Amino acid sequence: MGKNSTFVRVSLYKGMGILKITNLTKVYDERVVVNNISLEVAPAEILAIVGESGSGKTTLLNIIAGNIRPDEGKMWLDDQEVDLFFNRLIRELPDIKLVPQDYKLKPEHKIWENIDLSLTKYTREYRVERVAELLDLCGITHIKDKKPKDVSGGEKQRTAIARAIAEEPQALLLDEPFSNLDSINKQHLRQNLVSLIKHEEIACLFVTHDMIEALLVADRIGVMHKGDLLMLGTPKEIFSQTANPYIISFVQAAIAPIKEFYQQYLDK
Ligand SMILES: Nc1ncnc2c1ncn2[C@@H]1O[C@H](COP(=O)(O)OP(=O)(O)OP(=O)(O)O)[C@@H](O)[C@H]1O
Repeated sequence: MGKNSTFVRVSLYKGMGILKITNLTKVYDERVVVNNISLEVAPAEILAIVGESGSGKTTLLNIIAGNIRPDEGKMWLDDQEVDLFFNRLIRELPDIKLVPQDYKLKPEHKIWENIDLSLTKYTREYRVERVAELLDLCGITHIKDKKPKDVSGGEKQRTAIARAIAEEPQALLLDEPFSNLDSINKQHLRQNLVSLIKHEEIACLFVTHDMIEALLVADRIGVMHKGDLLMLGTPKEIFSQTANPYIISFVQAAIAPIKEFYQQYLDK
């Protein structure tokens, strides 16, 4: 597609892109905030990590993104070991992209420029073509000439996602992707995001404190508590398990408002 020859990749997604981490551990001030975590995310799979505030979700995501140095652990993409931060001089990994909670868009640049900026190492022709493709894929062509301050939260987030997937990463990491959005925007974004991940066959790991959100979007859910990954399973497995009291209480707390709401009608 006119990509600079150094960066041409063939059949990028098909059958590739398994992200695997083993025994990731991070200690701050003698406190273990990420404790020996191992997991895998397959292409086109959405894995949600849920947990209350301070459970270690963002730290885990930032270790995988290469922003935080772990004390222990290994990571692989397609059976190829990826150097974690402590082995690398360059932080960012082209195949694993993080969309941070605050999106970190450049306010002085237009929406299309924010995406284009992540493609500076490619040919001009390829950049024009790829930016147009991404704007279309993420449904933001109509706002391409606006600045971030003039678009909605959902549009900002779609821009951040377009920028993150511009270089065709194999894995996408999302930090609280639906926070700061109203419920209509949330629903649109959920649908868009799920179809994008499935269509592009990206391995997606996202963290949230909201169990219902995880349930609506994820193929599998991992529950974190005080640095530990307590359980990893399908939403059905998580919701039906009876062995772990913490998970039961976390699930109960999440569904309590909905139950309460319906109880009003049942009581009538
Ligand atoms: N740089 C740091 N130095 C010391 N402690 C830290 C540092 N970063 C995070 N922590 C601590 O590690 C723990 C896990 O933090 P983390 O941000 O990963 O949790 P979280 O589950 O993402 O929380 P939230 O949902 O509130 O973002 C917290 O107790 C936090 O205070």
